[in-house]
Amino acid sequence: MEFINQIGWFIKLHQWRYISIFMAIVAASVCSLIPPLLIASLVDQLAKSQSVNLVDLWPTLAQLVALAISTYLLRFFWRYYLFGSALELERSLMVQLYSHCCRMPGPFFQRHSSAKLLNHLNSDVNAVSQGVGNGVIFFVDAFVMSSLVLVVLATQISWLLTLVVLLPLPILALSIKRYGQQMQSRLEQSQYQLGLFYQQIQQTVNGISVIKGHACQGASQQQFDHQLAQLTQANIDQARVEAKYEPTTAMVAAGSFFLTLSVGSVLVAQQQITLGELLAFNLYLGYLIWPMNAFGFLFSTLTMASVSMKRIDQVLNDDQLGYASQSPTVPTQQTTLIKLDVEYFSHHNHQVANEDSFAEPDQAALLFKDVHFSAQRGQIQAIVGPVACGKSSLLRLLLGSSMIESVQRSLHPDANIAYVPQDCALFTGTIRENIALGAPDASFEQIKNAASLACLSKDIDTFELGYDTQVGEHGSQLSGGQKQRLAIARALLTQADILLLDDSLSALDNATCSQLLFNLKCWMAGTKTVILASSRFDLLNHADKILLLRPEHLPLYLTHSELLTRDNWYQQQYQHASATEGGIKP
Ligand SMILES: Nc1ncnc2c1ncn2[C@@H]1O[C@H](COP(=O)(O)OP(=O)(O)OP(=O)(O)O)[C@@H](O)[C@H]1O
Repeated sequence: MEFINQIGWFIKLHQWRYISIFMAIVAASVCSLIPPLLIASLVDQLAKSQSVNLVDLWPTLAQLVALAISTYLLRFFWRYYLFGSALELERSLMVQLYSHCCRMPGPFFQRHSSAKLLNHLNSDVNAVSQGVGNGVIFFVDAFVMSSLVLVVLATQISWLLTLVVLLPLPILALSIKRYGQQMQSRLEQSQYQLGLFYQQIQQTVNGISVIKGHACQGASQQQFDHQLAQLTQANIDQARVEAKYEPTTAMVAAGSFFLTLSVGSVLVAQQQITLGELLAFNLYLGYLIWPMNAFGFLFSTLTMASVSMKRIDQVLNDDQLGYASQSPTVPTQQTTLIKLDVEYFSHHNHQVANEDSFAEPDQAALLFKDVHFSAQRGQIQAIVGPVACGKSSLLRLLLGSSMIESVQRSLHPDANIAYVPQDCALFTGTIRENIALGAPDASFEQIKNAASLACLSKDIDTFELGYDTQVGEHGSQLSGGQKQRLAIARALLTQADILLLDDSLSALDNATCSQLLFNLKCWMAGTKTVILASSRFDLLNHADKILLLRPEHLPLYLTHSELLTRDNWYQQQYQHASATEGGIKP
């Protein structure tokens, strides 16, 4: 019942389809119930007449053939539309989950790892689809078919024998109640363990080079074995409940058979029913075996679907700050593309805010405060500071992936943002596909132009398959600098007004870096802005304005030359970088 509430929106959306499916199943069941009655009357007719006249048999045979054809057509119709709807629900849930994930900020992915999300997209979505596919069949067979059979038995053959059939049914009801809760908790446990198991595999695959480098394959194997043992145990616990429940339904069916055969023989002997009627009764009892088993399947399919739908809903409802409906733009002055005012920011406050309410600033965990940042068209701006001072966090605030009360962000209504994360975020596929990710309609010429602006085209020309070279998982076939430039090319192709680069030039040599900065200025054409988080101080003379973040210091937001005169620490870092790197010429 809980499952029906959970997917009520889908059934409502396709209510006419479900009503037609339901009627077709009922009609098919009725068609399949008539033959035993025809056979019973034929047997009694033959028994009375003592001779077989084939002409008398034809009408009954013709009716049987017509019923068989109708049953076939009706079954085809409802199966086609029922499983079609289940696949549609599957697709709809996948789209909802995927687009929800795409809108969510970083902390969401700390609560839901990618492996667990894949588990939701795969086995949970599949269990829900089974619920609206096979679940409907089991429901109709369990309730509709058994009710129809009982009505025919009671009205056409013997109400007394029909009551006898029903005697063992309370055992079925009691066992459903007893095993129901056990089944639910076992299913939840096994899905939870499956999520952890996927997570374990994903972490191992992603970190395989580190595992080999530290020669800790043994420990990794042990962890895997442990996780697998937990998963197997959870599945065995679930199978144990199923194994206890399913024979109960078979025993109830066998009990009904035994009782009706015993009582039926007495009724024939007392001439209360004919031999043909007892034969028909037995044929109908055969029809009841499957519906009784269907109770068992219905129960486990719906429990599984309900547990999975609950897990999917937990992900879809994890949006307490309203990112899913957030409007990304707030109008501001024409030339200012983006503006950010941060009263205070700490990840701790952010996480608390996600749970229930906005918390007061926690001084110990404070990352930065009093930041007033704004970028105009045609500017390159930089965010610098020592490691872990919060450069990436600030870029993510500019991106809008974190929303806190102490942070005000406004974006030009027509502006859009391209973001190059520190890890480049490359996808398995070719170089061409990775560059075109943000602009799938881009022509090959445009893709080549973006690669050229990102100083990547010469590297690509050296590859045997050129733009069709596979980058491998997370770009494993490319060097660090190639990955960074590929990610930049992808961002440039989107022609976004604001380009956010998170330490995206760290793996480049000075000559390439210099060329790339020159190309970026051409690409900006006085109308776009580039905001660069960097720990390379030798790049900073290219920036129009620099935000300097330092722990326990108020942020400074000045030009390069102003910072050189006003801040000793900045001056030292710049001189050191220029001396060791040789500096990048403006
Ligand atoms: N999602 C998060 N949740 C909690 N803490 C975080 C999160 N992201 C970053 N931090 C913490 O915030 C601090 C600043 O991290 P951030 O990545 O913003 O610094 P950064 O200046 O970009 O560092 P780096 O120069 O090493 O790239 C770090 O101490 C980090 O551990």
